Order: sequence, then structure tokens, then C-alpha cells
Amino acid sequence: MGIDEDQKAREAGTPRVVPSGTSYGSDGHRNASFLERTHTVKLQIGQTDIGNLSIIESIPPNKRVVVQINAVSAHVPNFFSGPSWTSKLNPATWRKSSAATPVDDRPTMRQILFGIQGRIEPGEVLALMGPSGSGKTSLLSIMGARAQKLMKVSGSVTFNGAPLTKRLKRQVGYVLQDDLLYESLTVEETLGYAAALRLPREMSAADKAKRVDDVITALSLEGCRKTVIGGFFRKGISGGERKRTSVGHELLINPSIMFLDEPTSGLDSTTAMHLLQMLQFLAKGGRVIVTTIHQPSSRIYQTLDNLLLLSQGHCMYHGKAHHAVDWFDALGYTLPYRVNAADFILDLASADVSTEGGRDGEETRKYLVSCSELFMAKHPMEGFDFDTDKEDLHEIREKLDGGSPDVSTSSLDPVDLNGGNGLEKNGQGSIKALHVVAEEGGQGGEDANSNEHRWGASYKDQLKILFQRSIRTRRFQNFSVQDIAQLMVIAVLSGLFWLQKAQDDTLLSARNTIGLLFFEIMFLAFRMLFVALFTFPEEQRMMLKERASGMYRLSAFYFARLMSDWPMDFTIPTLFIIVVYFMGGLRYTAGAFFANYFTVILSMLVAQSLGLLIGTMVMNPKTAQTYATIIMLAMVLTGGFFVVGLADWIGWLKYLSFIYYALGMVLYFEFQGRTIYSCMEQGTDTCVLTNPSDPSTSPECTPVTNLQDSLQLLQDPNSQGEAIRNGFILLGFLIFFRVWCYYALRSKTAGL
Ligand SMILES: Nc1ncnc2c1ncn2[C@@H]1O[C@H](COP(=O)(O)OP(=O)(O)OP(=O)(O)O)[C@@H](O)[C@H]1O
Repeated sequence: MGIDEDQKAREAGTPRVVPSGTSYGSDGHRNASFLERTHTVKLQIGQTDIGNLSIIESIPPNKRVVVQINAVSAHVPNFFSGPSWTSKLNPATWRKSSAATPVDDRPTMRQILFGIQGRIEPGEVLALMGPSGSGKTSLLSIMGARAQKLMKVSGSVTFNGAPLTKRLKRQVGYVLQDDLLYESLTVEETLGYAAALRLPREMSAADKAKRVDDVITALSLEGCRKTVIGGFFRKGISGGERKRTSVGHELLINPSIMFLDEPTSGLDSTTAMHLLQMLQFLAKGGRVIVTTIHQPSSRIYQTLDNLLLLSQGHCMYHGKAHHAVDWFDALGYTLPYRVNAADFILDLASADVSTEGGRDGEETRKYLVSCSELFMAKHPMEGFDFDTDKEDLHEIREKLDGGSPDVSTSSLDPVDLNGGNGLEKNGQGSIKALHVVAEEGGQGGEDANSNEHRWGASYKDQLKILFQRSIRTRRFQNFSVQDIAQLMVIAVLSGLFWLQKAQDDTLLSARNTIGLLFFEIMFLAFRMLFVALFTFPEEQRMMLKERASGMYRLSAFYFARLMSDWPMDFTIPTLFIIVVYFMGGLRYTAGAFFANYFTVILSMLVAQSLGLLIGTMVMNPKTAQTYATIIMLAMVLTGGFFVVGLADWIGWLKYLSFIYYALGMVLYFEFQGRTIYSCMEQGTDTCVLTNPSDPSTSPECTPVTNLQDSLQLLQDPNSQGEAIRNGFILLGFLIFFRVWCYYALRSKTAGL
């Protein structure tokens, strides 16, 4: 490249391409005297370093897909669209309230996408660009049929002319912005489990392993294949490796369509460049690739094929990426010298570019959106191509400003140009219509033969794989030394506090024993409930992502998750129960011990189910914690230890407390058939035993005739009938909470 060419490239906002053998001095000028001493600089632009990617097969012609976006608009609820009283919390309405006008005139829905359209052919990469909040992620999620339920969408996205069916959705790769991966799994395990679940069941295990190897090699992940993904507390692979693992996760199924949300965020420009080159190469294999991209470097910008530039939900440009500068230039907005083209068009979209003595930034933005919408009206699906469409630009300018780019367009409202749809104010009726359009569009639909090999792995294999993975994912959590130490310290401390106190057959000792039994149940229940509460929302996000890719049945995930809890959740509590039981001196018979053990474990499982249920229904961990604390405290307080003699109007709450039933059971196992002695001296109920092993020989002690009354218990510790009833009710609680939890999960993933 000569100096003239270099100058041109700079004007076009592109980086300098320095051919091999050419060197530049620090002042940027060719300097022959440095030829021998300096290294040769070579930047790869538009040239894909495919490396090992050639291992990944191309998409056969019959599986190639054309994606079409047909006038997609979207609305989301406003923050203040809750119950009417919440509008009082809105500072914007305070003045009105003081003026005794309690009407909140804010629209309940806000439009975030305005009639976006376009078409992407196999072999193309479409980049969705735009400033923050312009609607890139929303548009991508609508294209991938992953839009949030509360988003009301109209228009449609078609795949080879048909809506996205569940079956096709399983052939779509979707890489989320925040790389949802299990932190405790290694790269190899992550891809291995995904392959086992996603690849067709007809494929042999060896072939699946080979596919994993291929993907690892293709994405240059060999160096970290045995490294854990890591997270906030445990350092693992780097950001770039994490991103590549996420791409690999999708690449395993060799998808015909890939959607990627901000794949370059957090990456340095070189790594980001390689990732984009990789996507380019994958597209060339017959795929459609749609990626959002926030702030591309000039090198990355050069690699993009097609660009859809969004500005506040409107399309500002759609067409060849390398023609975008020409488009804006022809409309009167020339790329300034030494400015990166990507920065410039983002500035235009952000209303940051004004013309001297003409339009301000916002007027410029509206003007350009209007130009784009006029172009789209004429070419509904095709993007702009300078070579064939440049004449249209004159027409557009004629129409909008009579050929002068400096005529103010402040009166132009792009929303009006788009036709509007009545939702700007409060169009509940229209929202309903949008729902129907979205459903008719088939994004949640299912094709007739969908059950035939709908899932990669068989149900039995899904259970097995998910069970193994679930155990692996928590290998650092559940058996951590800290966790065991914490439980053992508490067990030994409580053992010391109640040291052999339960051995004496006196009323005082019985009171202490009730305290010990209550503590044993309550501590483990609290612990299990809060562990379940905090771990599940994390799993749920992962499950939503994986279910959206059609990796497994919900029931397989659910049962595998529950089964995988058992070995880990029983071991440490078992140690706890053993220590507390024998240090506290509870009844030394095998029957009493195992009855106590199973009752405590059962109550612990009920608490865990309650935690899972709250965690499922309330995704926000802080809110879930608040609910869980209130519910657990209500159960503990009505459980029969702290408060007795509750008034009837509130006393019935004890029947909802699983602790009430569990305590009733362990008291029965501890005291049934035992004679407890009371002191005859007035004003005290304690005895001084002359012979502790046989209280009956102490003359001042007498057997208690009614233990329930003496100990002020809510249930009779000698009633076998009550104990059996309690056991059934606890089991009922367990089943009820687990079934409810399953249906809560199902409703969360409905339509996926
Ligand atoms: N569920 C939602 N509830 C309310 N507003 C929403 C919701 N989803 C998206 N929005 C709004 O829609 C607009 C577009 O959001 P979106 O995340 O699509 O933007 P983006 O271009 O991807 O931004 P970024 O680059 O910052 O990720 C934003 O104003 C956002 O606040």
C-alpha cells in the first residue's frame, strides 16, 4: 500500500494495512534507515485465520436456512405499570398528586422496537449495532424465540418462510451475553455433557467424544480443557476462553443458525477480532450468524458483512457494513478524518452528531432514521448496497429535504413514519392482538411429529447424564472442608451444652431433652432450606437456557436434581445427628436412634423442598430470603417449643408447621414408655437424685403421671397414633412441596 492509499484508508476510518516488508518509523512515515532494524508489521484485516476450524463440517444445502425479519415491533411494560397505588411512588406524579390529580398518565407499555425488517442468507454474518439500550438484545431474543414473556411482540421472524418450530429451535445455537456455564465443570466436562445431551442418540459415545475433541481443537481450547470454568470465587479459564467455550457449546450441534449476544464484550481487541473471524468462517460454511456488537474496533468493523444499526429501537441503517459510510456520506454526514467508522455511525445513532448551523444531534438522528425507513419502504427486505441503490438516496433526500441536507427535520417523527399502533398511550386491546400475532407466528408452536426423537438423548440417558453432572457441579460446594467443619463445630458445641443431659429420667432433664430435639430439627431444617433457596435460582437460569435449546425434559432435570442431592445432603447431616444424639445422651437403643434419624432427615427434606419451592417461585434471592425467613420463623414459633397456649384464632397455624409434626415424632421416640420423675418439694420441679440410674430409689421423686401436661407439650409423647399421623403428614408435606415445585418450574419454562 502506497502513501496515497494509506491516506485514503485513514480517511475511510480504516486502520493502516502494512504489507509484509514495509516498515514505518515512529512518525508514521516510511523510513528506509529503519528497514534493517525494525520488525515487519502485518495486520490481518478481512482475512480469516481459520486455524483448526476447518474440522467443523459445513451445513449441507438442504439444511441451510434463510432468516427473515418481518416488521418486528416490541413493547415492554413501564416500571410504573403496576397496581395504581404504586404510581404514588413515582416522583414524576408527586406534583400531580399534590394538585389532587391522582391520574398517572404515563403509558403502561413502552415501545422498544419499531417495525424492524431484514433478510439474512446462509453464509452471512449480520451484526446488530447500536448504542446501549437501542434494542439489540431484545431484537436478538425475538429472533431466537427467547423473548421475555412480558415483552409484547408483533410482526414475525421466519426461517425458510416458516415460523421457528421447537424442532428447528434445537438446531439454533444461542450464545448469551453472560456466558451461563457451570463454574465447577472443566471445559471438557462442559462440552462433554452438552454433547451427550444434545447430539442425536443414534451417534455413538465415541463419535460424541470425537465431536467434543474437534470443537476443542477448532476453538483452540486444548490448553484449558482440564481447567474449571470458574467464577467470582474460584478463578478459572480466561474471559476469551469462556466465550469460546460458550460458542463451542453451541457449535457441538453444528447449528444452521447462530445468535450471539455481545460475544466480544470483555475481550481485548485482538481476541475479539479472532472471535469475529471465527464467526465469519463459520458463516461461510452455510450458516446464518447474527451477532450483537457494542463498540467494535475499526479492525472488527472491517470484517462485518451486513449491518443493522439500531437507534432507540428504529433501524437507522441496514445493508452492507462497508457501504454504511457511503450511505451516511450521501445523506450529508461525512466520516471525519481520523475517526473510526464504527465510532462515527454509533455517534450518529446516539444523536451525538450535529451539523454546523443545521440540525442538532437529535434532529440528525430522526432525519437518518426517516431516510432508512423510506429506503425500507421501497426495499422491504434487502439491505442497502451502494453499487445498486445509490440512486435511491437522491430520491430520499428529495423527499425529505428537497436535496438540502441542512433543512431541519425536527418535525419528523420516526414513530409516525412507522405507522404507530396505538400502544404509545395505553393500548391494552392492541397488546392482546400482539399476543395473538406472536403465537400465530408460531414462536411457541410445535410441529406435528415433534415427539419423534425430539430430544438428543433418551429419557433414561437424560436422567443419568443430568444426575452425574449435577453431582459434579457441586463437588466443591457440598464437601468443602469449611462446610464439614462448620457443622461439626456446631454439633460438638451443642453436644457439650447438652452433654448426657437426656440420660436422666427427671423433668428437668426432659425439658433439656426437648430443647435438644427441637434444636436438632430446627438447625438442619434452616440450613437445608437456605441452601436450597440460594442454589436453585442459579440452576434455574441455567435450566431455562438449556431448556430453550431443547436439551432435556423438565422432569428429567427435576428428578436428576433431586436424586443428586441425596448422597451429598445426607452425609454431613448424618454426622451431625450422630454427634448430637450420642453426646446429648438421647435414648441408647437402635430403634430410637434410627427413628430419630429418619424423622430429622424427613423434616430436613421437607425444609429443602420448601426452599426449592420458594426459590423457584421468587427468583430474586433477596426477596426469596425474606419470604423464607418469615415462613420459617412462623413454623418454628408455632412448632410447639417456644410458644404454648396460643389463642385459637392463631393457634391453628401450628398445623401448617412441619416442625410441629417432626417434634411430635421425635418426642414420641424419645419418651414413649419412659417414666419421668418429678420432685415433690413445693415451688420446684427438680429432683435431687441420690441414685441417678434409678430415680425410683430417691424418696423425694415421684413418677410423672401426665408427661404432656407436666412438660406443657402440644402433643402427647406417649401417643403412637399421633406419631404415625405426624409421619404421614410430613410425607404429605414432602410430596406436596415437591410436586408444587415441579409445576412452578413448568410454568416458568412454559413455551420453551
Ligand atoms: N423486560 C424489560 N422490561 C423493561 N424494559 C426492558 C425490558 N427489556 C428491555 N427493556 C428496555 O428495552 C430497551 C432495549 O433494551 P436492550 O437490552 O434490547 O438494549 P441493548 O441495545 O441490547 O442494550 P445494551 O447494549 O446496553 O445491552 C432498553 O431501554 C431496556 O430498558
